[in-house]
Order: sequence, then C-alpha cells, then structure tokens
Amino acid sequence: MATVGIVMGSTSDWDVMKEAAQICKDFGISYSARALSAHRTPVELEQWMEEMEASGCQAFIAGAGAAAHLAGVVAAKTILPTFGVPIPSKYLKGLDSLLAMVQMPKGIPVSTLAIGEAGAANAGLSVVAILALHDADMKAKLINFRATQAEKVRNSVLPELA
Ligand SMILES: Nc1c(C(=O)O)ncn1[C@@H]1O[C@H](COP(=O)(O)O)[C@@H](O)[C@H]1O
Repeated sequence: MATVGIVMGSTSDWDVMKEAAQICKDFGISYSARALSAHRTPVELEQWMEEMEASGCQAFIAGAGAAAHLAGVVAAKTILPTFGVPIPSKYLKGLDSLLAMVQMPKGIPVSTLAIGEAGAANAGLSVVAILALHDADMKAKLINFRATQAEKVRNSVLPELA
C-alpha cells in the first residue's frame, strides 16, 4: 500500500520528479513511483491507478513534459487530489508543459505547480499539507520543516563587495 502515487510520462522525467519522492521519503510517507504515459501506455496507466486507489492511495502527483496531458488524464480518472508538475522540455523549456497542464476545463482540476524541481518538491509538500490536516505527527513535521527552512534564511550571509 502506498499513500501517494507519483507518475511521470517518461523515465527522463525522474531527475525532476525524484524531488517529490524525496519529500515523501523525508516525511515518512509511502509512495509508489512509475513511468507511465497517457499517450504511450494508456492501458497500463489506468491499471496502475486502479491498483493504487484500491490499496489506499490518497493523492496523485503527475509530471510530464511538452504535450503534458498525463496529469489531466490522471485527474479525469480519479476524485483524489491530483498535483501536476510541468517538466522542462527540450525546445520550449517547459512553458508548453505548464500550459498543457494548468489550462484544465472547469470541473477537472489539476493543481499545477511550478516548472521543474521546485514544482516537484512543492507537489510533495502540498500532499504533506493535506495529510497534516488529520495527522498531528505530520503537522508537527511540517511546522518543523518550515522553521528549519526559515532559520537557514535568517542565518544566511551575503558576500562582501570586493
Ligand atoms: N507528456 C508526456 C506524456 C503524456 O502526457 O502522457 N507521455 C510522455 N510525455 C512526455 O514526453 C517527454 C519526452 O519523453 P521521452 O524522453 O521518453 O522521449 C517527457 O517529458 C514525458 O513526460
């Protein structure tokens, strides 16, 4: 059983999407990560989603590049919260991915994050925030994460001018 389903259109997306997996790992949230495509493997995508839902998955994170329909298709097949991560693409640098993902028709939301690694990490943190609503331990971990992050900024020092 995995709490979060992380899916990406290709193994080439893993370098970005591993940031979402890392957040899950850091917060002790079980996840299952797969490369499956709405375009190239539509049947397997559906099967995997059914297995995930049957085993208690609570949210999906979908990353895809270019004609990034994957997240929209995932959102269409589930009522679980679905987060989209636009992957930087070769020619249009991920603007294509972002627009394909964010411009969903009313009624089937993909909560779309920023292009690239920050978006993937923030997708993970969005799932953490949802789980923290009903899990005091998770809430404490998230508060601690924010405090540690703030402390790093407070202690950061800018370089002197030459
Ligand atoms: N956008 C999609 C989908 C989909 O939306 O179903 N499937 C693969 N892809 C994307 O194609 C890009 C290039 O893939 P390859 O590197 O495998 O050629 C990847 O960023 C992937 O997410």
